[in-house]
Amino acid sequence: MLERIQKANDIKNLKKEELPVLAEEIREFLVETVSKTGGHLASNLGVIELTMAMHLVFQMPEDKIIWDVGHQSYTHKILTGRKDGFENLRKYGGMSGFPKRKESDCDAFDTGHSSTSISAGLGYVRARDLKGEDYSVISVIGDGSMTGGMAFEALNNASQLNSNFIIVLNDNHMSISENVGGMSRYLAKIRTADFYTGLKKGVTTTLEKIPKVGDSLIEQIRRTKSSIKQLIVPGMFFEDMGITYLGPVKGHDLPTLCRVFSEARRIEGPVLVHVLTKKGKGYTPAEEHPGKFHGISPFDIATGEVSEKKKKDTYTDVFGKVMCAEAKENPDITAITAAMEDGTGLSRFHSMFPDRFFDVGIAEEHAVTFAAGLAAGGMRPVVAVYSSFLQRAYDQIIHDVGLQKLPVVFAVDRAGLVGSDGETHQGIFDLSFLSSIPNMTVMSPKHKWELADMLRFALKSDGPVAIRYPRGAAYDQYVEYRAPIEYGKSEMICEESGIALISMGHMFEEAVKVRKNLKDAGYSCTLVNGRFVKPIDEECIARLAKNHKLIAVLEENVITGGYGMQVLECAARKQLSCHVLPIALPDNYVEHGSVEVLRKETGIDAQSVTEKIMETYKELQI
Ligand SMILES: Cc1ncc(C[n+]2csc(CCOP(=O)(O)OP(=O)(O)O)c2C)c(N)n1
Ligand SMILES: CC(=O)[C@@H](O)[C@H](O)COP(=O)(O)O
Ligand SMILES: [Mg+2]
Repeated sequence: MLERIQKANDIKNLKKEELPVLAEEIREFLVETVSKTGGHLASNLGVIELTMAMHLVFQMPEDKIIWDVGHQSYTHKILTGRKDGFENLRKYGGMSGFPKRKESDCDAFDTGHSSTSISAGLGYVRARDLKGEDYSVISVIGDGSMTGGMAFEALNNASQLNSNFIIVLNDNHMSISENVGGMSRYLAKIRTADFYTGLKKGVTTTLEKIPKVGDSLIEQIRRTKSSIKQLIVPGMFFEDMGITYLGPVKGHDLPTLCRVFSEARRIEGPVLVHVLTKKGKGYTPAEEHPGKFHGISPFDIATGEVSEKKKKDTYTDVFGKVMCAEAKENPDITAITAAMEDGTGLSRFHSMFPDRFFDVGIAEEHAVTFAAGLAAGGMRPVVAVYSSFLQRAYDQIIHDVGLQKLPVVFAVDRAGLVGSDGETHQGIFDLSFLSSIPNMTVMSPKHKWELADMLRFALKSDGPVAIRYPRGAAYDQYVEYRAPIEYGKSEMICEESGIALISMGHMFEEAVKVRKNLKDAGYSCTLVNGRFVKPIDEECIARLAKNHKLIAVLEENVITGGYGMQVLECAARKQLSCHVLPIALPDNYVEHGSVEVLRKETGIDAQSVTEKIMETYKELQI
């Protein structure tokens, strides 16, 4: 069947009885390909029938499907003629793991971060109506993503609509880990089919028993689905907001899904279709461990074991360990995550200090202001968050933390290039956006021991501190270079003259290679570990300017507003007679691919950096 899907809408040519076969073939195909490339498997296995149903009922690309997060769009990609792209899924130049408008006209909106789909969908609806056009808009949002503030803001706004807008709530009872909070509990209540049917039966049976109420009322209640639900589900959140609620619908039952979607598109106004799916459906290891298979590296299909075992501690591991050690000593330390407990290394902290661990759901904005409140109340909150997701909470950092100089620690994980997740997830803006905030201290460690030292330093600070570190294995060389952390001070690694190279954070590993290349080519080279982006070590820069012609600054952040630009500004302001060469990522989004390839492509790998430095230095000699 898969071979018959060459382009969008081809699915409509399949016979009814061929559709379950197609679903199984897609399932096998996804397990097979993701086992080789890695990717977001569990969520995708859960939405195969749901996606097929939408493609059967709606017309692509005229109708618009907007995927929340977009990590579950693999079947959509297959059904829109992109099956061959899976060979190079998430590889440089290959197909993205997320929807991309530039990849297909069937991808209506680019995503990667959560809880945006209802807002974007509503925008489409308003545009459609204003232009007098006629197409369906379907936003597909998971139960985890429904915990995000934007989703609620958009629902609130959507409730005013008079025209059709379909919101599909894909409820698999999971975020990456266990979903949390009141909305999750509420959905669980609606979800329990037994509860629903049981009570429905219970209500009618009870009514039947009441004399004089008679059959007509029972019949009326039977017919008025929403009234029954009003009786059964207290509050009926969506209906009360003015959003028609359809469901719960069995999410792996294709005919039912098609029927419900056909009904949903006839409703005038916003309608929420509550679909119950199973994360990892059809592949036992993923069904049993949906968290592990949420985003997975290449694995063995028979055992479900990841092919390449981790050999070294990651920065995330180091952070998690130090957090536990410090929290044992200091009862004020609290940890906050926005639905990324495992990814940020807080699982052990959670089990050791359950009262001091807070998973707030996918709600970075709230996480930051919540931390500000904790700090104001005398606690030592640590917000562990991926760099790109922290972008969400910019005003909260400025308005709620920075302004009051509250001692909140930001453990900014996945900083720099993250690799295969691509544009939406690269953590390449944090040095720029954090270091422009007054009262903020921003640092980045060169190796695993320095991360531990920085975290301990931050936990004693009297104001907000951000420590940024990357995804993956922590650098474990240069162990003897561990000068105590001094506020605003860089660390001299080796001092020579002529060329000075200041590296920021994990780019130290690359800087060591650059220095070796330069030395091999006959140049002398001073190497400095920058440590603090804010406050910048002006004294060190001034000292370097005295006996170096060139100061090269290396960082894995966009050039605009980054560390190098700040060194340049310092040199200009102090009128230092030295050339500053910032080497950073271009003022652009960086697509998916391995970090190694991306560094080469963007010119921040050791070889390109060496060449840039030699070229500039030669020019300065003339
Ligand atoms: C702003 C933001 N924070 C965190 C994430 C990381 N993240 C990706 S998917 C996900 C869970 C989403 O759960 P749900 O919407 O229920 O989808 P499911 O994976 O269950 O299909 C999280 C936390 C993100 N993509 N965006
Ligand atoms: C879709 C999403 O946002 C997450 O699943 C993300 O891909 C996790 O990234 P890590 O693999 O770096 O934890
Ligand atoms: Mg979910």
